[in-house]
Amino acid sequence: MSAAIALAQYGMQHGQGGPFGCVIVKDGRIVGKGYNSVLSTNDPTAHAEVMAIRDACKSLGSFQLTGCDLYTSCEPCPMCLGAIYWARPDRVFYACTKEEAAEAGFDDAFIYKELDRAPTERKIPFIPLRIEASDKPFQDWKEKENRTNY
Ligand SMILES: Nc1nc2[nH]cnc2c(=O)[nH]1
Repeated sequence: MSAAIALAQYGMQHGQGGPFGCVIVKDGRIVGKGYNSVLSTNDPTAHAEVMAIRDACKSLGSFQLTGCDLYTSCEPCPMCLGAIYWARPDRVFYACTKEEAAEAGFDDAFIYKELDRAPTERKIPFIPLRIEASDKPFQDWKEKENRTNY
């Protein structure tokens, strides 16, 4: 966890983004690192956890992090929570809570609330727009031979 916090400090002090850091550990070894890089990359998805997941997956040559533990300086936001579930590490350790993040100006409670709303009731409207070919990608995926499920 001290490595995750050091990365949070480093990123913030070097103008990379908000004060968040993350490391991913497998068999006692750090296999991925990240700090929030939203400002330096103009990428709103460049959160510490996403950066660390990408780094770990690249170094392990895998799209899954089974057998890994993720250490983050702060409880993950909803986007990172989703990324973590798709990556499937064994455990997540976090230092600060999302309430402490909110106090520092990183309030994601509104996103958690949006998840409970019907798509069309959200602040950003999510509008169903079906066309004839809507289900073609899923049909083709289901029929695809030798597909890799994840
Ligand atoms: N945990 C976490 N929360 C955030 N909120 C805004 N950016 C971040 C980030 O990189 N990590």
